[in-house]
Amino acid sequence: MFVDHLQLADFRSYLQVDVPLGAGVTTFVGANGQGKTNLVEAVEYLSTLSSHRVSSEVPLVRFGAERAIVRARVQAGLDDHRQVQLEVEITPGKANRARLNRSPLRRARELVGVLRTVVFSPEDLAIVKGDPSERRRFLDELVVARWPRFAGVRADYDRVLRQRSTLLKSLSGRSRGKPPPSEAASTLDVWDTHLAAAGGELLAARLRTLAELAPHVRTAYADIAPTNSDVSATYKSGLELSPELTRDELTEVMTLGLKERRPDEIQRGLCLVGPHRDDVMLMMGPMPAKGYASHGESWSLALALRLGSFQLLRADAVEPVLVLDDVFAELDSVRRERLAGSVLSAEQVLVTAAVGADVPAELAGHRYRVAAGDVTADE
Ligand SMILES: Nc1ncnc2c1ncn2[C@@H]1O[C@H](COP(=O)(O)OP(=O)(O)OP(=O)(O)O)[C@@H](O)[C@H]1O
Repeated sequence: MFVDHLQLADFRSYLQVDVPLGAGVTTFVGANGQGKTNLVEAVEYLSTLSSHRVSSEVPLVRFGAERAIVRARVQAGLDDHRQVQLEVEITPGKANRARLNRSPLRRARELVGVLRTVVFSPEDLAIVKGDPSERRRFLDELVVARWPRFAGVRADYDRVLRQRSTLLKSLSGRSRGKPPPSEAASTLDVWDTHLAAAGGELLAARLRTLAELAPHVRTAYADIAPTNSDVSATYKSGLELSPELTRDELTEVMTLGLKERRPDEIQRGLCLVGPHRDDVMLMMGPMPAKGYASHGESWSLALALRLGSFQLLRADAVEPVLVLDDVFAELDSVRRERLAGSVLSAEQVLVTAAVGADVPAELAGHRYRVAAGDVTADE
């Protein structure tokens, strides 16, 4: 699929902009702070109703304006001429309003997944260098990109986790090593059942996705990086898990884990068992990437995680739009050339760069110059 037209009103730094796009590579070139990332962020927002840069909607709306509108026309494929029109109206503090083919949707979230994107951005370095929560989020976002209903499973899990954690916290103050009163114990039993059910489902999706993603990441890394290219990604949990376990078996493992750790949990007032405690171990050869990999290696590994995700979605028969935000400046010339070669087969690639010469010639495609709120074709 590819976006063939993007229109923004009061989005980020743009008062109004209209950008015709096409299949293949489009590069946005301009000095720092001119609005290149804002353009690709708009595409990402239409696809996921979220941005990799902010968790609140406020900064997405042009400073001083009340609401932003992002609109795009999307073509189903190179040989498939079906089109869809997507539109979202962002008003901070209010629910988003969305339209599909000009008809209002009951809930904006029905728009999620109509346009598929995989976005690499400098913030992705945190997947390699940051806390486990960054890697969990990366994996969960990929799970949702594959199976959108998991957005609901994840939300259920988080809700039960919050309620169970509140109960544990209140019990920890009173416990002094004693078991909880029977009423609290049976409430905990109920939360355990719900947590283990949603947790088992989430674990099954994460384990399957990571097992299927890992070979794509290995290949993507080897394609970009000519040396030290033996990378791996495995799931790390306090529970004994394996990708062969079914969802019900994982729920069972989690139920047992919760039972075993309950006294500990009550004493510490914390929920110590479940997918919210897990991590993804990223290794380069025998060493963990976090703490050992160089800046360039970490950058390449973060990129390989996104390119691997792109290939995994393609293997699921989805052709996402690939966004490479500010990627080339950080790579050496060999890695730039190799990256260019590995993304050429994508149906649409949107690239941003502060310096046009950083983008290898084979990614020439269409070029736009971005300066002070204007996006003009580079002849
Ligand atoms: N809500 C907003 N209202 C007005 N301007 C905004 C808003 N949010 C961001 N900006 C402006 O947009 C500009 C940043 O745009 P963007 O992140 O797209 O830059 P860029 O061209 O990708 O730059 P770089 O090369 O530095 O990454 C900044 O000047 C910022 O002040």
